[in-house]
Amino acid sequence: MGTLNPEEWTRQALQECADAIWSCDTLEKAASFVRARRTPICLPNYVAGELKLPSSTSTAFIDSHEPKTGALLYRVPCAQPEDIDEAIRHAKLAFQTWSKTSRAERSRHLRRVSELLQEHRELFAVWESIDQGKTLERARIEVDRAISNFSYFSTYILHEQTAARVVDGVALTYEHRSPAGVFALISPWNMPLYLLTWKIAPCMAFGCTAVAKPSEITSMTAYLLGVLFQKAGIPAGVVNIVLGDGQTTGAALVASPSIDGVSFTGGTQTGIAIRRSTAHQIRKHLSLELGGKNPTMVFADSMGPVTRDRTIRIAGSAAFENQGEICLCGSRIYVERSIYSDFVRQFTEYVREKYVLGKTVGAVASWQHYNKIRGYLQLAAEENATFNLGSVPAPLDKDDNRGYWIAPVVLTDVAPSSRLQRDEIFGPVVTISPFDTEEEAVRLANDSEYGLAAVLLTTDGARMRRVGEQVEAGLVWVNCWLVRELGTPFGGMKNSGTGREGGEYSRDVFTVVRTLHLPAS
Ligand SMILES: NC(=O)c1ccc[n+]([C@@H]2O[C@H](COP(=O)([O-])OP(=O)(O)OC[C@H]3O[C@@H](n4cnc5c(N)ncnc54)[C@H](O)[C@@H]3O)[C@@H](O)[C@H]2O)c1
Ligand SMILES: O=C/C=C/C=C(\O)C(=O)O
Repeated sequence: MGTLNPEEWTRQALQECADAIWSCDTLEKAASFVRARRTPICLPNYVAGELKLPSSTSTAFIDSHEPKTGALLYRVPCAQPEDIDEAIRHAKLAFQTWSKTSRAERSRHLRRVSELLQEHRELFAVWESIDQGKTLERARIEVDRAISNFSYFSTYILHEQTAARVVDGVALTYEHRSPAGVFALISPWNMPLYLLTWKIAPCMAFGCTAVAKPSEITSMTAYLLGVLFQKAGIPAGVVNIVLGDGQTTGAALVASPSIDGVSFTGGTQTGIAIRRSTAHQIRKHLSLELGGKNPTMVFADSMGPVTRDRTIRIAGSAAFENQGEICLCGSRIYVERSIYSDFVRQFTEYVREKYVLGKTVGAVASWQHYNKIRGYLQLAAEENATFNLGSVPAPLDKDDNRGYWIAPVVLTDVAPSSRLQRDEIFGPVVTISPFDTEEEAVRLANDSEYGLAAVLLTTDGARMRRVGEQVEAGLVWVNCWLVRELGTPFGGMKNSGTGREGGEYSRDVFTVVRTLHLPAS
């Protein structure tokens, strides 16, 4: 952390910087823009429709580095309590109008955002890839999903209907929903734009207003989204975006008594802190999407000649997509013993060929995260796990400009009690263990504090349901992974979270309901 001199960053300088970033729609242009700058980019907040730095002259900032090179990419000034109050004040003011704006009008605004994102798809993908470390190809997939988040909720609200019921001929009852108020929307660094827009789009659609806070590690596309909202003519104050860390900015935001609800995606410990700090505010809506340590269960029948390639491909992508930095990644693979050694061999070969560092595998998100993953791999070596693929990465100085690269690691011979099997590593590391019976597979899969997702690989239809219905996971994918339909409930069991989002489940997060009873006669 350092401190920021706001005099360097006049309104004009902020606008010029925004224009320059906006013109970089290839990796090459973005890289040469960043390298040519004498002073690092400084990302402002987006409040009441304006790009704005925190007000205090002593504002601390955080340096955000480019994962693929380790170089300084930009500075994030941490929004202070007075900046947060100002953002909340504008969100409250905007709520008075936005909550009464017709659904058709709100829908048009969301559609405009999705169209503009489509138009600037490459720009967002380029900066997401630079900022997060993910491959450009992966970033494009995630921008497409961000576009769908807006287009899905823009039409959802047009088709929503409320049913009325007559109860025993005595009363006519119906549910009346109204927007719940001003929300804090807080997101992590692994899929920055995709996850933030998964919150912003329904929040706007259901008539709420927001103060959003992306991760301090990956704030670039959230900042660009603010610029896009300006261009889209979204009314000032409907969405405000404040930047900063969790301790200063995030904690003050969620605890504010003027915030009516929190939709949070991030780690379980942070979820606990948010619950604790809001425990006395019963009325505050809380939706918590937290960590995972997800099992992939491979039954012998799925490794027959027809389905074998599919099985390996799904287990591989579930483990290594986005460097394993997806909360839904299957990082514990359990394999029926009769095919165990075949699976380990074929899976390892597949991963070696398909997941190539710098091509299909990006850099991990930060120096701190590199060290966290490295620590787990040192533990694997100490515990005499077998490295079928990969190794303990070299130590890396903070100032080193090699970037945060960790090649995929496939481990076997890891005890179920090992922290390698229990903790969320959130990197390109998978463990493979054998099981003998279906019951044992279910027991091992459920032997975790988490319950977010599970993958089941089998050709036996009865087993799909039998095992699928016993696995303690909010999302179970059978012979597929990360298939998403945005109306289905998304969320986890156990320490993976509370509440569900998606379609009508998001409506429940962002609205309050009253049931009206009218006499039938
Ligand atoms: N369930 C899901 O849908 C889902 C999706 C993606 C990531 N995740 C989880 O997110 C974690 C990785 O992300 P991370 O390291 O950025 O998580 P994190 O919990 O450290 O941070 C997430 C966000 O919360 C903010 N924050 C931190 N402390 C806070 C506090 N006390 N009050 C308010 N905000 C605070 C951070 O600044 C960041 O914006 C993993 O555990 C992963 O599984 C879950
Ligand atoms: O890393 C976590 C991924 C979460 C995905 C979603 O929230 C989603 O697909 O809507």
